[in-house]
Amino acid sequence: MEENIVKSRFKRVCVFCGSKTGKRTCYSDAALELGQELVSRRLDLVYGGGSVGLMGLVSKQVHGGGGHVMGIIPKFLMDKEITGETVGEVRLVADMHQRKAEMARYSDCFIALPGGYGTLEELLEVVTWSQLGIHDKPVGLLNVDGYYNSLLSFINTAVEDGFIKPSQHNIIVSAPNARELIQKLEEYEPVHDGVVAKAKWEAEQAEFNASLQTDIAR
Ligand SMILES: C/C(=C\CNc1ncnc2c1ncn2[C@@H]1O[C@H](COP(=O)(O)O)[C@@H](O)[C@H]1O)CO
Repeated sequence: MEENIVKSRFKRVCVFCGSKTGKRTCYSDAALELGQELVSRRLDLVYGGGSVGLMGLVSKQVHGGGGHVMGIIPKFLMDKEITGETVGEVRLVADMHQRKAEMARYSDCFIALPGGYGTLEELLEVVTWSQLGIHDKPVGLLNVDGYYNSLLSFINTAVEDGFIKPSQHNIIVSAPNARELIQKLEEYEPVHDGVVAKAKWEAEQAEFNASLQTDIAR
């Protein structure tokens, strides 16, 4: 029998989400629904490793549905007491900075579920990198039951008051459910007015690293 697989421009989706489940069941439901949507679209998951909170729900859902799961976790968070038992492939990294860089490198797009400081920090970093033209991968916000309304309204104010360019207002794509959000991410067209082009950034990085090596050798 032929399966009904939706074709996608993505292969791996990076999900940022709470290390807690939150107080309302709608958050857990949304995490499971997102996991299921990834499975039905044959999309692999990249995330912060660990099985606590929404991270655990989405990773187990994808893993249980036969999708590939890659958890990227800093060595200091490997303590099972803190992160729980991780499913799928685990990549150990040195620190939080390397973790975010690897999560971004491996993925074709990003989705943030509800979460706290950690989720917000991860989301805003990939948004900033998009604004600078370091990557042009779509960034989605799963606005479960209006959880992120205040963030979206802050962004509107920042645009109105001249802190965010109107052309970069729509870097964050948002939707109330996983299916709608992934559909919007599939249709996303990147803004190309970054102040630092990706190639230029990478060339500068390579030059900087080479000069560091020379300094160390002296
Ligand atoms: C401190 C506690 C649990 C920490 N366990 C974590 N394990 C793996 N990854 C984590 C953990 N905590 C944060 N992260 C990363 O940040 C995001 C979630 O942070 P938030 O503050 O909960 O929103 C997540 O995407 C991870 O990459 C016990 O509470």
